[in-house]
Amino acid sequence: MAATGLQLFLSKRVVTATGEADGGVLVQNGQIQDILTREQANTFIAENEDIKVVDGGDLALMAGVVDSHVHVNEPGRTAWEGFRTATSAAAAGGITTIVDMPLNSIPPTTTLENLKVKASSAQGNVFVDVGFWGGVIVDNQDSLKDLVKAGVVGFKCFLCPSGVDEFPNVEAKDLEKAFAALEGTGSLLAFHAEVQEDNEEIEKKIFKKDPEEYTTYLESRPPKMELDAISLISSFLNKTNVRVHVVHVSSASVVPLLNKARQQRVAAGNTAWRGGVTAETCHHYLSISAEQIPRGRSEYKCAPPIRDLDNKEKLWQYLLDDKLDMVVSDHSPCTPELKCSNNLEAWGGISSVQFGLSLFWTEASARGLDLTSISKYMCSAPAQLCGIQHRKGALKPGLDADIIFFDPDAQFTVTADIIRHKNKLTPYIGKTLKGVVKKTYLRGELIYAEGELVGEPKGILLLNKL
Ligand SMILES: NC(=O)NC(NC(N)=O)C(=O)[O-]
Ligand SMILES: [Zn+2]
Ligand SMILES: [Zn+2]
Repeated sequence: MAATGLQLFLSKRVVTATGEADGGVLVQNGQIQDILTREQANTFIAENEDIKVVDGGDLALMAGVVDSHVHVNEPGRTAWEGFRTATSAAAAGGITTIVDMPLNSIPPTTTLENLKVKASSAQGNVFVDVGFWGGVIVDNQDSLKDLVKAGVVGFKCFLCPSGVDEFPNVEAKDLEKAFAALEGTGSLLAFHAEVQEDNEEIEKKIFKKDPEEYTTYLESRPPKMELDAISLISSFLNKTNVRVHVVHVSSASVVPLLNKARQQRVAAGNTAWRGGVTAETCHHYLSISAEQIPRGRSEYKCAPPIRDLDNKEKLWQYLLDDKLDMVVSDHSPCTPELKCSNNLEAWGGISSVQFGLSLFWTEASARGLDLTSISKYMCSAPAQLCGIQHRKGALKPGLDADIIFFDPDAQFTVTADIIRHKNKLTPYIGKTLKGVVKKTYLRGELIYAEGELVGEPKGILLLNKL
């Protein structure tokens, strides 16, 4: 479904890959036809009386955000999150595509049958478009090609326990099989890049420390876990051409290793985007530092953990230097009971999907970034990662007219009553953020305006015919 007829979206600040300009986005049947200057737009209006004009004035006109890391958890753990709630939060946050992670739902997305189960619970219940990750677990290598054919954007695996029994982590021998199955498919393997080698050592370190103190949890997951994981991943790169992606980079120490791996791959002739070695970081690593986390507040708990201020500043620097590719939410909610005050026992995962754009803009604008950069990190790069860049992630002719009007100067405070995801626990309650999403359009149709969702769910599933 898409808006029919001709539409022209006007703004003094149309944000494209080349910068901001006064002009318009011409849309037909839900697709972007052209990007016009103001003069061209005026001429077009004069010559086409029937055109529907939507004038945003001073509001920035941007591509909808693509959040490639969202745990929806339905079916199976629908009390944690569901398709309606997650995608309505997304729409309110200016996100027009989410990509669902393969775990926490039951069943996990590790076989074609399981993908069908997930897709049928999503169908008709999504306010924005939804893509899907498949999962690589122990011994599911024979399912991977079917999942690729069905249209999953790629696969996620864990190198340490995932937190849920039905999604066991893999080891080197499993990775051999998974890479072999994916070779030549064009798909990618994304890693939860933490390896836990010496549990006893860590337990000794945190033994008798206060489990409610955030620092106790932080000590239990040192940067070495991320470094060891990157070494393991790197050891495969000269044996495979499969694209690899590191999700939720927390420790800045891994970024130089990733860059070296990328350079080696490019030198070896890998022509994939970024040499097929990419990495994301998340809003929480760029917005919060460990020093700020109050005792007993496990809504800040995630894995890998939020680290200290010095690490946060380094992540920003790497992002500005184009050494990290994109910024996503890793929205991974649960019910409030699972977020107990014991930081070692609480569920690891932060809820933030609705606020990603404003969280990033709040920090990024203070560091001198413009909306074109925001769009790169939050729209075009995640779309490219997921292989949907021909449909999503930019204001460009031929792409879906997934569009937002954004007021970059307005502010709002996060309160429970505006949160649309199912469980309202988030570290951002009470925080004032810069940048307000005024309107969200999906394929040219208005789906969210000024605090309200508009109409029934109009999202589609980004899958091939199942
Ligand atoms: N089982 C999870 O949802 N895990 C997630 N949890 C986090 N990041 O704390 C993740 O992406 O690893
Ligand atoms: Zn993870
Ligand atoms: Zn995640």
